[in-house]
Order: sequence, then structure tokens, then C-alpha cells
Amino acid sequence: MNPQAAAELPIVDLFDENCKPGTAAWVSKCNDVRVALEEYGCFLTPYHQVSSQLKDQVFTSMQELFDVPLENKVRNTSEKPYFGYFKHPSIPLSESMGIDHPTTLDGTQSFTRLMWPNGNQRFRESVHSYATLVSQLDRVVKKMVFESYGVGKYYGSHMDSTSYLLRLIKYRVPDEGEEVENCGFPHTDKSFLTILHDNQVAGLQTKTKDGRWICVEPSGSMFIVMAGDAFLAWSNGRVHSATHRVVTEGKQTRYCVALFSFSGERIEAPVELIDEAHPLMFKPFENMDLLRLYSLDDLQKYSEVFNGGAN
Ligand SMILES: O=C(O)CCC(=O)C(=O)O
Ligand SMILES: [Fe+2]
Repeated sequence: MNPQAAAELPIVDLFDENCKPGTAAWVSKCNDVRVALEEYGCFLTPYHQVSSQLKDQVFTSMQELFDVPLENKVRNTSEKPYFGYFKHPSIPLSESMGIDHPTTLDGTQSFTRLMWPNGNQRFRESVHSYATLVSQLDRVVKKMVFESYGVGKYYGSHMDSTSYLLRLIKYRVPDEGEEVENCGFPHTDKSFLTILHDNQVAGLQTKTKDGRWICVEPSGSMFIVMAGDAFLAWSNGRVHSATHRVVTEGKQTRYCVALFSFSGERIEAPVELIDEAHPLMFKPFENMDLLRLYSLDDLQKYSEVFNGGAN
């Protein structure tokens, strides 16, 4: 069945005027955010703190970035999977690069130096401002969900331990005559939360709980907030982590900026979220271990471990 182009995903405006922490409007908004994440695993939100000008700068900078020579791109390495330059035969149209700690000047500076040894101030500044602003959206969403579950007391230490990865992703147009099987690599994110924004070229699809694929409208003025598997585990299975994929039409290049947040604390459901109706679903684990476990690079290694492989 073809995916539906449904305006079905919830839209939650987190920053409307009346919505200040402590007010009834805030409590009701927290509820909307929580319910959206429980039902769909994602929602759309307008976020005007990132100006149109800044978005344009980021996407223009991304075009420049993917034009740097491959020998520069491959300098973007990391011991953490998906934090570096990534291109995989199973997703032939896409390549991505990762900026670790993008909300710090050091993080954006060292990445920029790898790509442009003589510097590229416009790139560094726009990416740093973008990541900083979007990380504030990440904070608000989590504050709302934690409060909505009545466990706001864990929010501070959770955020203190949180780290970010900014992944810049390109989906190219296939070359003439190039046959590609574009099945879009369905997956769930291993992050706690992911916030996506694209250059208004469609492609993202998410799977509903009842198994239907729906096309997410190109983001435009909206940002897509999506829960990852770590959030699901922390919430003891209440938050849904939606399977999603990117299937582009192949007529225009799609760029997507994804801010992933990872918890530095052990992922462990708060005791308040465990009861008879909700017995503990997951043993405590480290967010980064989850990422490593599922990385494409490491699947081979782990399948050997699981199969008891001797070598
Ligand atoms: O390009 C997109 O919209 C989504 C990318 C994505 O799902 C990911 O990088 O995990
Ligand atoms: Fe994803």
C-alpha cells in the first residue's frame, strides 16, 4: 500500500504566549506533548527562534559542505558509530557527517577545520547558532514530558548529562540511468530525542502504531520532534519510538539537519513509572551502548557475539 500523505501528525505549538511554566495552559501543553509522543512518537512544532535567514544559511552551508573533497569528508571520524562521515551501500543516495558537541564553539570549530583547513566562519557560526537554538527546543520538550509524568525532579540531572550530535544529511538525486533500490532504511533512532528539519524537500515517512506509513510534510516552518528508543525505555514503554525512513522522489536534493540528544546517565525508568500495570520493561543500560549495539558498522561484530562466534 502506498504511504498516505496525511496531515495526521499532531502539531503542538510550545511557545504560544499564554503558556508559561506553572500555568494551567502549561500543564495542558505538557499533556499534549506527552500524548503526541505516546501515540505517534513524534510531532511537528513551529519554532520561530530559528529565523528563516539562519535556516537558509545552514542549508547553503550544507551544499558547500558536501562539495568538499572526499579526502576531507573522511577526516570526520569518531569512535562512536554515526558520529562521523557515513555512507553505506544499503542507502546509496545518502551521505552524512556528524558534529559532536555542536552547541560548543570547540565542537563546531574542530569540525569546520577538518573540512576547511583555512576556516569557514559562516559555516561554523550558522551551524553553532542552529544547534544551540534547537538544543533549547530539546530542553523544553523534555521538561514538558518529565513534568507531565510527575517526575520533573529528574529533569535537571538528565539535562546536565545530555550531549548532542548534529548530523548533516544529504540525499542526492540519482544519476541518469542509475537504478537504485530506494527502500529508505526503516529504523528507530537510538537517541533519547531527535529534532529534524529539512530544506522543504519531502522524503521522511513514519510508521503509525497500527502499521501504516505516513509521509511527513516537508518541514517548512515546522520542526519534527521524534522520540528515540532511549526515551521509550526511560518511560518504561509509554513513549513510542516510531519506525521511520526516508524515501525521496529523486527530483531534488534533500538536506536534513538532525539534532540527536543522548543521555549520559544510565537509562533507567524512574520508580514512579513502575507499578503493577507497568512492570519494568528494560534493564538499565547506557545510551551509547544502545547506539553501538545497533550500528550498521558493528552489526557483523554483534551478530558474531550473539551467535557465539569464536573469531
Ligand atoms: O532525513 C530525515 O528526515 C531523517 C533522518 C533520520 O531518520 C536519521 O538520520 O536517523
Ligand atoms: Fe532516524
